[in-house]
Amino acid sequence: MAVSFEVPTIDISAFDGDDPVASAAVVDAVRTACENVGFFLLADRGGVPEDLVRDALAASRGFFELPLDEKMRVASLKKGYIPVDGCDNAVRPTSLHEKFSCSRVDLATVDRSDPYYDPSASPQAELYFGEDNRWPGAPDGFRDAWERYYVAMESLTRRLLRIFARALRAKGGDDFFADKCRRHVSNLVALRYPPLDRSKGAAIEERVRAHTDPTDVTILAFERGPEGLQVLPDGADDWLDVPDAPATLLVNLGDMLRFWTNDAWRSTRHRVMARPRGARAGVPSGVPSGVPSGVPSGVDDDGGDRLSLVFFHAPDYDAMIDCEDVGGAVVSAERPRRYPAFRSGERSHFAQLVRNERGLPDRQTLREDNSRGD
Ligand SMILES: O=C(O)CCC(=O)C(=O)O
Ligand SMILES: [Fe+2]
Repeated sequence: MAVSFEVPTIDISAFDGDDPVASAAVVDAVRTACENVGFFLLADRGGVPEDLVRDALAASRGFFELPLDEKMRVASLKKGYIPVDGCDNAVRPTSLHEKFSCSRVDLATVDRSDPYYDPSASPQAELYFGEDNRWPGAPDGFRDAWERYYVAMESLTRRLLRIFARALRAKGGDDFFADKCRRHVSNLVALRYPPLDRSKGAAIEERVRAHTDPTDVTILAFERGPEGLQVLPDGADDWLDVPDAPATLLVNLGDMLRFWTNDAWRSTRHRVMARPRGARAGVPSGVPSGVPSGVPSGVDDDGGDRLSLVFFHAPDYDAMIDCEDVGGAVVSAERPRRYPAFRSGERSHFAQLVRNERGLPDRQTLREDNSRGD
């Protein structure tokens, strides 16, 4: 079968329906996307109501429009606000975006005497649960919109993980992955990229450098569209634009699923490219050496104000990620194990905060050759 490097749009609504043929077709389409591109769009937002997405994006926009000193009241490296130039990040140049994030929204209801959730019980618990979410007082309804969206992302992810398990005929059945995510440590992150400043003379900016995500699965929503988001599937000749399709959410696999599936599935490199309005005339002849080329002219990359809402899903931090547990679809005599088993928390986002403190490099930094960012 010829490999297609398009980012497909998949309607997953039939997965849980009565029609086994339609359900199997969903599973096949997802499997193909995960094997080839590691990215797919969800028709009809995967069933997430439009108003939830709209409200969460509007709340994020409203927050970013507040004066800086008001935003700084909820500043935090882990949960809360990070201003432009507020931190180091090897993937997203911090001079090009501001960020607000939260983690689990149900921590008021969990059993804090469970060592998993008890910050005094282990460095890992401290890392994930030592801080509460910080909610801004404005705009009105911010917290409600974010919490509803977070919960919708949790249930969409559970559904995707069930589709993934079936697509891989995982040994534990449909709940194989979901079982290791019952106490997940996922982050919801709003990223606002201010308009590019042409006076600084940049021809093309990488708003997000080429990287793979540390997650099992990531789900993105955009205020306007993917605006310069590109993917480079293994084996493809050039970067592909993520298509601008209305009423969708974008799903991509991260490194965790790649390791879990013993490389049967992709954690595909992606980046966000933009050039300041009006700079296109100078490209390609005006491209300074060393600046990545290959931004297709069709992409809406005008360097305008861009906002994305990204759900970085990560399994329980103590879950063992072992490809051999998945079964014969990923490890077999013909396909020997490539990775040792590891605990999820060793490779998740927050682990980088600890790495920073110890002066260790950011795992997400990719070298210019085609090596992976492990
Ligand atoms: O903002 C976006 O559209 C993509 C961001 C991204 O890929 C990331 O933060 O991992
Ligand atoms: Fe990413």
